[in-house]
Amino acid sequence: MGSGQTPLVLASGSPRRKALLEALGYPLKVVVPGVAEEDLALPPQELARALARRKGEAVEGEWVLAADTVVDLDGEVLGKPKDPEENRRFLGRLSGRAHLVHTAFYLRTPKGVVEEVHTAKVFFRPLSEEEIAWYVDSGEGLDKAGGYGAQGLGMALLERVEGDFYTVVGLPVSRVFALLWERGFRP
Ligand SMILES: Cc1cn([C@H]2C[C@H](O)[C@@H](COP(=O)(O)OP(=O)(O)OP(=O)(O)O)O2)c(=O)[nH]c1=O
Repeated sequence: MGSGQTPLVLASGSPRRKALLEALGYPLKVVVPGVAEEDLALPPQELARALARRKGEAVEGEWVLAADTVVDLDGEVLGKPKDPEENRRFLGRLSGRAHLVHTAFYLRTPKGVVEEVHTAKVFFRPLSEEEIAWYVDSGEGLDKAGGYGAQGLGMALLERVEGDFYTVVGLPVSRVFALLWERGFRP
């Protein structure tokens, strides 16, 4: 069918998701969904799924993509830190150990809706107080789930990632690309 000029509507205010999809060459229209994110008491994976769906269902369009990223430390959700002090505490807890990052997406196409949750495991190396202070002072972690960005200065904090790196950054791009491709939406 070919996408022609039809844009992919990105139901997300995340600059990371936008940059990833633009890098692939999709015609994009960003519509930031005004949905509440904090009022669901669900296990981490289900929370990600429910929030991605909420965002996607809040936005009109033929081709719509929404996503949500949740950092899961032993079943506890670490959201976006509300201030530098909370960012410092989050990083102290992530230091020297592994956690999970779940990214759910909701993809609506003319052939129907696909919803998936992808999970990657992130290993932080042991961090000193000074290193944590350096990172928090950068401000980079404040708008990010768990309080860090693996694609930015946060790369200095990680030992390794098991699974898809882009799931950590906020969108399992290769999987989304494959789904769009098979449904005829191509960059
Ligand atoms: C763990 C991690 C998260 N993040 C980001 C991705 C997401 O933007 C954010 C998680 O919050 P989300 O609620 O998933 O997304 P958002 O609030 O940025 O945008 P919207 O709700 O409009 O879709 O954290 C990184 O950029 N790098 C990382 O390594």
